[in-house]
Order: sequence, then structure tokens, then C-alpha cells
Amino acid sequence: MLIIGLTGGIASGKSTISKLLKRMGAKIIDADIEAKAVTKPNTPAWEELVKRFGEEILRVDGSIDRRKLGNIVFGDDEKLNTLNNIVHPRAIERIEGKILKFKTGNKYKVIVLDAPLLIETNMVDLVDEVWLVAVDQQTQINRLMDRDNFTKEQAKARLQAQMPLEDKKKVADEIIDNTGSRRQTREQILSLWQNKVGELN
Ligand SMILES: CC(C)(COP(=O)(O)OP(=O)(O)OC[C@H]1O[C@@H](n2cnc3c(N)ncnc32)[C@H](O)[C@@H]1O)[C@@H](O)C(=O)NCCC(=O)NCCS
Ligand SMILES: Nc1ncnc2c1ncn2[C@@H]1O[C@H](COP(=O)(O)OP(=O)(O)OP(=O)(O)O)[C@@H](O)[C@H]1O
Repeated sequence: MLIIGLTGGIASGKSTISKLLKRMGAKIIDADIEAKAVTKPNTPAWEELVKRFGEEILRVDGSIDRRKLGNIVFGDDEKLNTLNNIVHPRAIERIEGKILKFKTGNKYKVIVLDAPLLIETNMVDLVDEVWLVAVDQQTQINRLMDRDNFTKEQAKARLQAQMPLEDKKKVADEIIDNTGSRRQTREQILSLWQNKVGELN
């Protein structure tokens, strides 16, 4: 079995690539989804977030207004740290549990942990290999503005909350260049899959 940690900055293309890997047979664990799960209404993390950031971060149904919370924390390191300290330990615990479950289930040959903060949160130890999705900052900003309707300032604030690509490259086992067409990216993934997964067994 191979456990791949798929990482990269915001809007670099991780979800797009993990969809390709899923089609090839990998089981995906999405860290963003796990982080959302631990902050559902009335969970301990949700309660702590409301205590720290106030009820103005809630929607009328009691769920967290993610856009609002994002605007509060991205651009303010102290607040971002507070959020991270509340969410990360709980999200990592869920991720560890899932990895263990899939490992012992012995059903999948490849597990992909899609995690934007794989390196920042020391989850590298949970995986066998780190695959880094690399795009330049301008591409990230353009795709982020397109996908999420962010202003340039909002996009830049999110980028600045993350480790620079050059530092991530030092930890990566494989680098996927996603600045080109989707087809070019698919070809890189196919070739990686053939090399890495083909030689399993
Ligand atoms: C701030 C929040 C509410 C904004 O929610 P929103 O729905 O707008 O974004 P979403 O969660 O889909 O994340 C989108 C992208 O933002 C980036 N991002 C998210 N959280 C962080 C963070 N703490 N630090 C740096 N970048 C981050 C990632 O690249 C991520 O893929 C949310 O991102 C959050 O709760 N973050 C803390 C949990 C976390 O770190 N998640 C990342 C995976 S463990
Ligand atoms: N090679 C490509 N060419 C053009 N657009 C792309 C390419 N790859 C991804 N995209 C688009 O860029 C945006 C960001 O990609 P994606 O959502 O896969 O990134 P992500 O790393 O998962 O983002 P986040 O971590 O912020 O959730 C999406 O709108 C996606 O459709």
C-alpha cells in the first residue's frame, strides 16, 4: 500500500488532481472536509470558535459563516493561530483515524491525503510520499478570483497565510506542474501513477 500526501497552495489544483487519482482507484481523504466536520454546530470546536470570535461568525442556522471567518483570520496572524489551534488537532485526529481504518481494511492499494497544510501541520509523518502541486502565485490569484469570486486583496491574504512554494519544494518527493493545460497535468499524473503504483505488489 502507498499513502500519498497531496499538497500545494490554495487553488493550486489539488482537488482537480485528487479527482483524477480517485478515478484511477485511489481512496481520497480530504483534509478540508475533515476540518469542516469538526466545526459542525454544537461540537467542542464550534463552541470554542464562538467563544473566541463571537456569535457574529454564525449564520442564522447556527453553522459557521466560513466566508466571514475567513475574512477575519486571513490577514491577522494571531487570529489565524487561534483558529488553527482549535481546528488542527481535532482534524488531524480524524485524519489519523481514517488512515488507520483504511490501512487495516486492506481494501485500497493507494490512499491520497489531500491536505493544503500537510507540511505546516507536520502530517508528512503520516504519509509515504509528498506530491506537491506547483503553480506560480499569479496563476493562484487568478484561479482563486475566478473560482471563489474573491477580490485580489482577499486572494492575496489567503496566499500569505501559507508557506512559500520554494520551502514546500524542499520536502516534496514529486512536483506536479499545474500551470499548463488540464491535459498536461493529467499526463503527469498518469505517468506518476504508472511508475509508483505499477511497481507495487
Ligand atoms: C477559515 C475558514 C473558515 C474558511 O473557510 P472556506 O470555506 O472559505 O475555505 P476552505 O475551508 O474550503 O479552505 C480553502 C483553502 O483555504 C486554505 N486554508 C484554509 N485554512 C487555512 C489555514 N488555517 N491556513 C492557511 N490556509 C488555509 C487552504 O488552501 C484551503 O484549501 C476555513 O478554511 C477553516 O476553518 N480553516 C481552518 C482549518 C484548516 O486549516 N483547514 C485546512 C486543512 S487542515
Ligand atoms: N490546469 C488547469 N488549468 C486551468 N484551470 C485549472 C487547472 N487546474 C485547476 N484549475 C481550476 O483552478 C481552480 C483551483 O483548482 P482546485 O479547486 O482543484 O484547487 P485546490 O488546490 O483544490 O484549491 P483549494 O485548496 O483552495 O480548495 C478550480 O477552479 C479549477 O477548476
